[in-house]
Amino acid sequence: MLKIADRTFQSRLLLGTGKYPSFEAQKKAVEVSEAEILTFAVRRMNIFSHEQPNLLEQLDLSKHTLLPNTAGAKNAEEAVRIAKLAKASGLCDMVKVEVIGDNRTLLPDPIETLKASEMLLEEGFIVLPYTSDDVVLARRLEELGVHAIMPGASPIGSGKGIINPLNLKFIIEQSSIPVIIDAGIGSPKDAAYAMELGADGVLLNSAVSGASDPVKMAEAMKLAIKAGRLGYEAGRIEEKDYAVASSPISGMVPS
Ligand SMILES: CC(=O)[C@@H](O)[C@H](O)COP(=O)(O)O
Repeated sequence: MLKIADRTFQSRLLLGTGKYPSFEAQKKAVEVSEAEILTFAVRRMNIFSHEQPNLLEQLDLSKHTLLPNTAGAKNAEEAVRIAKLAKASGLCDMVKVEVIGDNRTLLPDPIETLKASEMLLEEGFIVLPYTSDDVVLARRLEELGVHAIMPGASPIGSGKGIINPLNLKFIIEQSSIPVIIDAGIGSPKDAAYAMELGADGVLLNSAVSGASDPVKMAEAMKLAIKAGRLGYEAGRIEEKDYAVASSPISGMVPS
């Protein structure tokens, strides 16, 4: 079970809603994924204009918690404005803080992310910041009072998977709030790896929406996250440099 603030979720997969080939594919992928938390970019969503098509209308919202994100914000003030807009629409009081500091890599701006998180906490939001895999920043955000921390595996949409497992491990070890690995997941093995490292959840979008078969990939990600979590809970064997026979040697009948 994933617990964020006072809310609990059965699914540890958080799914993005952008760039699906069609509303139909998106709807089916969301269903098959069993993801309860769905994130969407407030600035790219038509939440106030009822005449325009809105992909949220395609979904059964009673089954989901919406996690608006502040994608497009370049500083803390913009992020807060976007979050307030989402709250005013009555969608949710939970927000994914996303303040991009570099257009080419889409890496988050650590200083503005920290500032935005502080401002949003003061406004009473449930705050989930998307951050780099910086261990100290993760600690500073937790000290501030954020409700979960979402370090990136690699740049958004890159599909490169986990490029710094050691930093993610350090963040997971030091955190007493949920750690959700966000962005850069390319394939089910990356999602399983994140969970095996001890993450509480994985947020992904492009790997599913950009797959040749998004519905099949949504299912694969669901299973990978479950498998990774089970593996983590089961406790893997220690890695060794040399072979250790897997059949017992003592008590063998001499040949
Ligand atoms: C949808 C969303 O929030 C993205 O900004 C997120 O970080 C996912 O990244 P990927 O598309 O790389 O999975």
